[in-house]
Amino acid sequence: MTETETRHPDFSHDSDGIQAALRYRFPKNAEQILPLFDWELVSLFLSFLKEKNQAGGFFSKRDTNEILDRHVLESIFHIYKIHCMIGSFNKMKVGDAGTGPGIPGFFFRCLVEKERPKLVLLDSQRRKLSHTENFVKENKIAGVDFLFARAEDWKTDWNLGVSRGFVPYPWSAEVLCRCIIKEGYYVPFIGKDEFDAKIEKKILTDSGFEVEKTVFLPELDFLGMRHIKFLKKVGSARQGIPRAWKLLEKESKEFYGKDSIHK
Ligand SMILES: C[S@@+](CC[C@H](N)C(=O)[O-])C[C@H]1O[C@@H](n2cnc3c(N)ncnc32)[C@H](O)[C@@H]1O
Repeated sequence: MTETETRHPDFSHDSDGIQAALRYRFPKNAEQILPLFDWELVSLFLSFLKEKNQAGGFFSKRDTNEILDRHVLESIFHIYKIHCMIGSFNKMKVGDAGTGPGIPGFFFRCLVEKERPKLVLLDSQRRKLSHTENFVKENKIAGVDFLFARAEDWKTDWNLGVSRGFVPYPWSAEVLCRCIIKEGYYVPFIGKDEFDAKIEKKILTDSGFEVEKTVFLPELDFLGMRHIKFLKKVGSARQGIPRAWKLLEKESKEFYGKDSIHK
C-alpha cells in the first residue's frame, strides 16, 4: 500500500466499525491491540473530532475523510507500540506537548482503566484544545488535565512525554527537557528518519537525553513513513537549556528549510 492509496472499505465510526477498521489495517496486531482500549470512548472522541473539526480548525480539508486512519488508528498504533516497550502506563503521568485537539494524547485516556495513566494535554494555544476541554467536561471524563502554556516555559514531572507535529525533532527534545523526570522517556512521533547525527547528538546530550531505541513502524506505511524514538532522560539539562524559542526556531528552519512541513 502507498501514501496515495485512497480506495479501501468504508467503516462506520461506531465502536464496532472502528474495531473492524483496526483489524483491516493491522491484521497481525489487532488481537493484541483490541483489549487495550475502550472503543466506545474512542468512537465518542472521533465523533467530537468530526463535529468540531471546522470550528476548531483541527485538520486540513484533505484529511476530513481520513480522520479515522490518519489520526485515530495512527495514534492508537503508536500507543500500542510504546506499550509493547514500556508496559502499563497505569502508574505514570503522561504528557502530550503541542496536542492541538488532543492528538495523540487523548488516546491514552481511551486505554482501559488498568493501563491508563494520569494525562496532561499541553498546548500554547486555546483554539483547538479548548474544544477538547469542553468535550471532557460535558462528558464528565475524569483523569485529564489541560495546560495552556509553552512547553519550554514549563518544568514538570512527566514519566512519559509524547508529541506529534510539534516543534521539529530533535529541537522538540530540548523544548521538552524540563518536563520529563530522570529515568522517564520522551517518545516523539516522527515521519522520515532524516536527522543530522551530529546535531541530534549535541541537542540530546545538552538536554539530558539518550536514544535508547528507534522503532520503525512499517505497519503505518499506508500513511507514509513513521517511526518513534525512545529517548531516556539520563541526566539534567545543561544550564541555559532549553534555549529561547527564537534561537531554536532559527536553527530548525535552517536545517529543514523554511517551507518544510515536519510531521
Ligand atoms: C501542527 S499542530 C499538531 C497538533 C496535534 N499534535 C496533531 O498531531 O494533530 C502543532 C501544535 O503545537 C502547538 N505548539 C507549538 N509550539 C508549542 C510550544 N512551544 N509549546 C506548546 N505548544 C506548542 C501549536 O499551538 C499547535 O496546536
